[in-house]
Amino acid sequence: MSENKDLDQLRQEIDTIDTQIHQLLNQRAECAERVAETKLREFGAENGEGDLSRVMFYRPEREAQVLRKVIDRNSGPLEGKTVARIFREIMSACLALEKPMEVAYFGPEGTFTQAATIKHFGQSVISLPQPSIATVFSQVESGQCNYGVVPVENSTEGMVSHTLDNFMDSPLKICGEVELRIQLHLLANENASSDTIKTICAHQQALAQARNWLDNNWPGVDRIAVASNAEAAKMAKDDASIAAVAGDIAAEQYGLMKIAKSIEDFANNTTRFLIIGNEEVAPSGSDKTSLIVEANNKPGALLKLLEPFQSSGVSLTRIDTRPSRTDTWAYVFFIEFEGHKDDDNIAGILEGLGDHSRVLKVLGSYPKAVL
Ligand SMILES: O=C(O)C(=O)C[C@]1(C(=O)O)C=C[C@@H](O)C=C1
Repeated sequence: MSENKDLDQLRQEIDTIDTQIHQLLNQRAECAERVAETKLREFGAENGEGDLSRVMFYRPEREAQVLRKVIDRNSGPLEGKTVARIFREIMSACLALEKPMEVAYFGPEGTFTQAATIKHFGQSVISLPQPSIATVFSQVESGQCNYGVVPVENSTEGMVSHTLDNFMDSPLKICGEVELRIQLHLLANENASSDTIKTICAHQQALAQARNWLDNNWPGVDRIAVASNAEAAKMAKDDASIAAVAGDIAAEQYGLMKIAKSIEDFANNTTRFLIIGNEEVAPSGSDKTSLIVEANNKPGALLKLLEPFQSSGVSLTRIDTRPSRTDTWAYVFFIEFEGHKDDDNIAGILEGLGDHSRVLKVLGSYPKAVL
């Protein structure tokens, strides 16, 4: 009896707090609506006049700052990242009130790229699957979609060369990054068994990430690389001779059973995705910059390119090469480092790089991933 009384009292307390949170949420949403009006005025686009496409409703640097503040001031018992995820959704809903964002991602539905899109933008975004990485770029370039999300590197398999190649010819800017822990399962429909399964399908990256496990557990079974893991899951849905290597979202989406869980060869298998858009992003206080540079074809050219980073104490976070598509046996370097292109020391390095390279393309400065 007394336990019930305690419970009733605590629930009343929760109801009171919920009412306060609810009021505050709507107060915050009203504030975001006023932010939108201010942004429209700034671009002379109020009352439907002016060029609405130039209004920057989505502000990656501000979102990163808000999420960092949440984590910094958190005193528990909830974990910082847990509270940050809640605030991620609050900002997502507020942004949708300002303007619903349309985000193209490398689809179909159920891919890790869709999961990365939701992790970065929250649930209130309109996410639109695209058949290829190139189409994600073209949808954003043409203004059909506001932003795009593409995979750029995996901790087991390295760079996604197709994404880098698309950057070479694109005017788009990188305006964010998001990392996703990739857990892969072997999936099949409920009529499937080790007797019926004759083929294992997945995107080539997923097959590579689970290569040892597949060699050890399904030797001799054909593996076929298809356009995406979600595509493989779709094939497995109606065919008991096919198993797919894919993640939780695809399993759920296509109602498949997990024959084996977490089959990736490395426990920390993580993929990094980039957010691409038409605008540059202002400094957030903790940023990264990505660029493509083609060194002069002279001995020691790469050393000359990298030396200023070392002497200015700037951390390189990634360096990769791709064949130049204009010259045989010439290479372009994809370089990422800590800092924003508008920081004084970085601006100086970039100026020097221009002198020692044939091509220098700054792909963008953007906030380091928070979640
Ligand atoms: O500060 C802004 O510019 C806002 O539009 C507000 C807000 C938010 O809800 O905090 C919403 C969307 C932006 O991407 C960043 C932040």
